[in-house]
This record gives sequence, structure tokens and C-alpha cells, in this order.
Amino acid sequence: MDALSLNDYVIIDNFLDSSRLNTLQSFFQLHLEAFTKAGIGALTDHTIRKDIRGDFTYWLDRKRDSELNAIWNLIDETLYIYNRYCFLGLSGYEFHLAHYPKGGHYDKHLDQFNNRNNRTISVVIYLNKQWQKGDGGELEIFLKDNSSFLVEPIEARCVMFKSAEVPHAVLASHKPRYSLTGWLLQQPSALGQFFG
Ligand SMILES: O=C(O)CCC(=O)C(=O)O
Ligand SMILES: [Fe+2]
Repeated sequence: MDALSLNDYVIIDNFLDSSRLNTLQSFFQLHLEAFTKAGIGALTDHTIRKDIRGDFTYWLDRKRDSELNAIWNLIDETLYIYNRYCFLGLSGYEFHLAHYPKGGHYDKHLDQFNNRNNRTISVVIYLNKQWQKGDGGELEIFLKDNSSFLVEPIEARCVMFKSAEVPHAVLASHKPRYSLTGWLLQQPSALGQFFG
């Protein structure tokens, strides 16, 4: 938490224990057929641009996806800690699974839309077994001085950053790349799935 307030981002390895990891990986494979092409922008602005963003997503629903309760509880705890120690006033979240097929990438962007600004903390948890150097798909994080560094999407690693302040990109992945991505919100939203 301190790291996030100081640097605007934090990287936590082994964020998921093996039980949560297995649950999520099995859930992911079970639903892979139902993923849809992700878009950019909110509501009327929503467009699908493969040149900007190449992933497929599957929006989660806490009630429907109760198999993931152990994950939801972990997210609840994380949100509670942010509220308690950083006074962020977070009151909800939205999460989707993301699949970048071979060659998929996401250009440099911020996780806020012009007409919607309640995404406060971005959370990405990687589910890639045996990810190796050369597999691509790194998350590039840009700092305030415009320098950047790469984060490899290794299994069980979690990256969190301030949605409105940290530009980031996903480099082309040379293998299918799997993650759970979400946003801790300052106002709850049931509409995430319409936003891409
Ligand atoms: O998967 C990642 O590393 C980041 C994904 C991302 O930037 C997004 O979905 O907005
Ligand atoms: Fe993003």
C-alpha cells in the first residue's frame, strides 16, 4: 500500500495461493469459448480497434460466478485495506478475465474514459504457467519522467496502479496470455461490461 502511494504502482508476487490460482485457471479454461472481443471507450464511444487492443474478455459477476468466492473475498480484503490505510473511499469493483491470443497487444493508455472517471485502482493478476523471457506480453509502465519499465506477466503476480495516473501498454505477446484484470471503483458500477 505504501509503495502504491509513493510510486503510483505496486507489484506483488505470489498474490494468489495455489488453491485460488487453480480455481481461477480452471474457470478460465472452462469459459474461454465465451470470451468476446474487447473494445475501447465507454458507451457511445465504444469501438473495437484491433490495432489498439487485441484481447478478448469475459466479464465476471460476483453473484453468478460464486465458484470464485475465494477470489472475491481476496478482492474485498484488498479494497478494505486501501480504504482503511489510504482513505480512498472505494465502494465497488468490476473485473474481467482477459485473453491475449498470440500477437495480441494493447497500446499505451490510461484506464479512465473521458466520460467516466470512477476507476481508481487498476488490478492485474497474471495466470500464465511457466512464462519465460522471450514470450513477450510484458506490461510496460510509464513513469512521470516518461521513462518506462517492463513487468513480466508471470503466474500469480499482481500489479496494481492508479488508474488515472499511470499510462501503460501491453507488448505483443508471443504466446496466449491470460490474466484477471479489474478496477476498484469510487462508485459502484454494474455497467463495466458495456465499456470494454
Ligand atoms: O494485462 C495487462 O497487463 C494490462 C491490461 C490493461 O491495461 C487493461 O486491460 O486496461
Ligand atoms: Fe489498462
